[in-house]
Amino acid sequence: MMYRIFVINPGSTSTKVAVYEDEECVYAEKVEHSVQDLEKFPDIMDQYLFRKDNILSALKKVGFHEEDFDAIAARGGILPPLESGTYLVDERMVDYLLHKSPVKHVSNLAAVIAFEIAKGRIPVYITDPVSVDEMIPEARLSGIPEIERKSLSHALNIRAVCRKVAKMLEKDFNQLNFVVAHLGGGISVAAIRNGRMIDVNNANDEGPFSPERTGELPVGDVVRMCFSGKYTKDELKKRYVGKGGLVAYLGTNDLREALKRAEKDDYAKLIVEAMAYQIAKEIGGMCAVLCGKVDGIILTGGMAHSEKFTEMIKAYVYKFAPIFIVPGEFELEALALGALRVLRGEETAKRWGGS
Ligand SMILES: Nc1ncnc2c1ncn2[C@@H]1O[C@H](COP(=O)(O)OP(=O)(O)OP(=O)(O)O)[C@@H](O)[C@H]1O
Ligand SMILES: CCCC(=O)O
Repeated sequence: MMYRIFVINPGSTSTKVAVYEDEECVYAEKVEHSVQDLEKFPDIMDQYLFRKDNILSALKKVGFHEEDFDAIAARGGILPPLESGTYLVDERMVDYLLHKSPVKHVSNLAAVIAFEIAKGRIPVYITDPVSVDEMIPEARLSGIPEIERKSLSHALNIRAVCRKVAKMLEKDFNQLNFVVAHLGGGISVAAIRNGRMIDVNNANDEGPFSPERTGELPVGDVVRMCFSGKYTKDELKKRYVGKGGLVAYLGTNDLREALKRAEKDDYAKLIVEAMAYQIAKEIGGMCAVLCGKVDGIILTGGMAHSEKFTEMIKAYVYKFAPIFIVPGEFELEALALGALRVLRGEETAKRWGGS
C-alpha cells in the first residue's frame, strides 16, 4: 500500500510544503507570503488561517486536494522539553502551540495549520521538534542554580542526517555516536550517543557565532551592556539573534559573500576563520562529551555546501573521527519519513503528555 503524506514547514516569510508518496517527493514548493500581508498579523500565531488558505490554493493549482492525503506531517514547534520521535498532534497540543508556548516561533504554526486542514479526518504528526530534550543531567547545569541550560536546536535535521550516515555505514543509528554540526543561519552542535542527543548548544544563546547569531558571549560584558541604559530589551535581543555573528562583523548573513570578500580583505578572512575556529572548538567539546568514542563528525546545513569553509573546520577536527559532509537541510523529507514510519507500523506515534 502506498501512503501519500502532505508536509508543512513554515519559515518567516514563506511556508515550505511537499507531497510524499512513500519515500518519494512528488511535489515541493516554497509558498511565499507577502511581507505586507504578514504585517497585518502583529502576533505570528494569528497568521495560521491566512497561511492555510495560501497553502491550499498552491496545492489546488497543482491538482492536490485535502482528501488526497493519508496524513499530514508538520514541523514541531516550541513545546515543553520532550523526547525525540514522532508525536500525534491533538487538540491539547494545538491549544498549547497557539496560546501557551513561551516563544512565538513560526514553527508553532505548522501543527496548528495541519490540524485545521485535517479536520480530524486524517492524523497529523510532528517529528523531532526544536525542543527535543535528551540532555544528560550533568549537561543541564549552567553554574547558576536559577538558570538551567535549554535544549533548543535544529533537532529535526540533525537526527535526519544521522539516519542518513548510519544507513551509509549500514549500521543502526541507535548504536552509533556522532557529533553533528548544523551550520545554518543559526548553529547547533550536538553530541549523539546511541541515537540520543545527550548534549547540544542552545542555537539561540550558546555555542559558536553563526551568520546571524552571536552564540555564547562573555557574560560580564553582556551584563554591563544590559545596564548601560543604551539599549531596550528588544534591541539587545536582536543584537544576539538576527543581527549577531557575520551580520554584526560584515553586514551580511551570506557566507558566500563573506568568503568572496575574504579573498581580498584580511578582516573578512579573520571573521570567517574565527567562525570556523569556534565551530571546531564546539565539535571538540562534544567529542569529549562522548569520551572520544565518535563514529563520525557530520557537517550539515547551508554552510556545509562550501568546501572552503568545511575544510577550515576539518583542519582542526580531522584527527577525532571520520568526517561526513551532508550539505543543506532535509527537514521536509525528515517530517515525511517520520510520519511514514508510523503509518507503516514501524514506530508507534508518541502521545504528548501535555503541559
Ligand atoms: N552553496 C553555498 N555555499 C556557501 N554557503 C552557503 C551556500 N548555500 C547557503 N550557504 C550559507 O548558509 C547559510 C544559511 O544556511 P541555511 O540555509 O541552512 O539557513 P536557514 O535555513 O536560513 O537557517 P537555519 O538552518 O538556522 O534554520 C547562509 O550563511 C548562506 O550564505
Ligand atoms: C533554536 C534552533 C532552531 C532554529 O533556530 O530554527
